[in-house]
Amino acid sequence: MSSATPDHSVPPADTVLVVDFGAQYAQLIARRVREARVYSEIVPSTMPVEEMLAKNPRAIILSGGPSSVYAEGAPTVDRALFESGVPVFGMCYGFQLMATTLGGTVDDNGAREYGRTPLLVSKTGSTLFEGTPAEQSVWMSHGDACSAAPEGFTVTASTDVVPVAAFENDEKKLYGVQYHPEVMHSTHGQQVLEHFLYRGAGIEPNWTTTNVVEEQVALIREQVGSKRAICGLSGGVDSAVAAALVQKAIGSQLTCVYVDHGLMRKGETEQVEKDFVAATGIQLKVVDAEERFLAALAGVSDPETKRKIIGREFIRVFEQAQAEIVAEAGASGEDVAFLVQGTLYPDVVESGGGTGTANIKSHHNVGGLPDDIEFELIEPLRKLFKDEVRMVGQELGLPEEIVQRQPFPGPGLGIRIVGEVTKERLDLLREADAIAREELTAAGLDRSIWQCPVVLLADVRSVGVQGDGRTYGHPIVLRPVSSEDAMTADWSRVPYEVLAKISTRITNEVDEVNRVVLDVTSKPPGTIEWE
Ligand SMILES: Nc1ncnc2c1ncn2[C@@H]1O[C@H](COP(=O)(O)OP(=O)(O)OP(=O)(O)O)[C@@H](O)[C@H]1O
Ligand SMILES: O=c1[nH]c(=O)c2[nH+]cn([C@@H]3O[C@H](COP(=O)(O)O)[C@@H](O)[C@H]3O)c2[nH]1
Ligand SMILES: NC(=O)CC[C@H](N)C(=O)O
Ligand SMILES: [Mg+2]
Repeated sequence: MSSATPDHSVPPADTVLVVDFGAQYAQLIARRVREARVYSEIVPSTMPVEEMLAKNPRAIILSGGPSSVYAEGAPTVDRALFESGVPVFGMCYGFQLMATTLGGTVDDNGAREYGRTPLLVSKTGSTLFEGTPAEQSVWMSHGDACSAAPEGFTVTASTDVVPVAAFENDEKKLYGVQYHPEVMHSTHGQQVLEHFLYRGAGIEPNWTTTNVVEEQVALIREQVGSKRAICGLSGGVDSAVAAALVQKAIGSQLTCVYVDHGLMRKGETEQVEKDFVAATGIQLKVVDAEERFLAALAGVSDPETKRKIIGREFIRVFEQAQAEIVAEAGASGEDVAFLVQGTLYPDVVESGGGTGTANIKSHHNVGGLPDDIEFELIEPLRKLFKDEVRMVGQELGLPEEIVQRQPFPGPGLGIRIVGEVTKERLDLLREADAIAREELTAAGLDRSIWQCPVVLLADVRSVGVQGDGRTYGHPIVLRPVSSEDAMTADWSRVPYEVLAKISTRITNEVDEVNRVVLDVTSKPPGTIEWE
């Protein structure tokens, strides 16, 4: 058996690479390209140009970044990239890098622009700006500016303070803009990006989630052959879609394993057992592993340690389940060497496994995996964003209740108790969470809210007065957020009446809780979960 993760996501023929210079928005650029129905992948700026070209990209986008192109040690890109014939589009830092690498001038002329800025397009018929207005609103975020374009380039736009805000060299298929076309505040940003892809690079917009289904089904069939696979099924969207995809590929050779680790919300296990099986007809094995997880977590309050423990225990339980399935089927150990997980692109990126990005937190299914894992992983959604996964789910015919469910993290309530995780604390949090969910659902807010973690600050106490007596209890935090893909998020403006009702009910109905607070932090700077 091998622990290698085979690349399940062989890029389709028309791939666009997004080179990440440490941008806040690299994921967003990749998403926007896919919205234009062209497949895209993010690569780190440290990847040698030959390696990028070996992926046969149809086009390359250079992202923004925090550095100054002229600063010592700033990330660069080999000039060969611009001479390779592959169309390139630079945005912000990427634009500045293209300018300096090819002989233009970038410096700090004091012309800072942050936020909404009017862009004056001087060549509205150019490849990028065709059909867009002569004045348009764009989103800027820079301190350096290009004062002279490289030879052979036509300047196509400017702003009040920046003479060269966009340029292009059609002959060499090189394009650049100082602003961020990927953010929605740039009013014609998507159009400009599509012009680059379709007109500049000549790519046909034909990537859809249907391609993903067909490709993955074929790949999984080939990989698994006549062997058996198990799938970690949580009742969440990602594992439901992964399971449906694998089931389509290998049918009854798949058994799903639901781990009840005692960190689930109220009613969750029953729901998976009943509704999920009814909707999909999948073979399901439910493992009660509460004692095991709680014993492993005893005395631990550090978030990363919790995550690593949970990741490890998950795998140990899967191994045990595998052994049982082997025994039941009379098969050999080799025959169930595959573990299917519903890992998504953001899980990978946040675990620092994406593009040399920082490790923000170890998602239990990626950065939290133990080193001695012996399964061969099948992660058909590893390169997809949540909304794309939902589309794949729809295509596979999964019911709306499953496809539109709010996300719930694998480590469950274990990372929503700030402090040590104990059975008593879990029971308390489960009650508070059930009340919050019930009221948000009753208010019809399920679809407008991405998810609403309910967090217990177990190590914090505050004074309260209940029934004329003094209490010294714990606060519960409500963290409702809106998001497109969990990479960025804003706090949801839940109506006051709904919040009031939740607060009253939690403090009345849940013992030891005498305060409810609302988290009004976006991501960044906060993450969605507290740990
Ligand atoms: N209780 C569980 N039992 C078995 N596998 C699980 C469990 N919780 C998580 N997993 C595995 O870990 C993966 C990642 O969890 P994650 O919460 O990101 O996805 P999900 O639960 O499938 O979907 P969602 O993000 O919508 O909650 C799942 O796809 C699944 O394979
Ligand atoms: O399966 C998971 N395993 C994990 O370890 C994990 N950590 C966070 N999340 C979910 O990921 C999204 C982003 O969360 P953060 O902003 O807290 O990083 C949110 O949707 C979180 O609920 C996880 N899901
Ligand atoms: N957002 C960016 O890419 C900024 C580029 C560069 N750091 C500047 O300030 O001009
Ligand atoms: Mg989940």
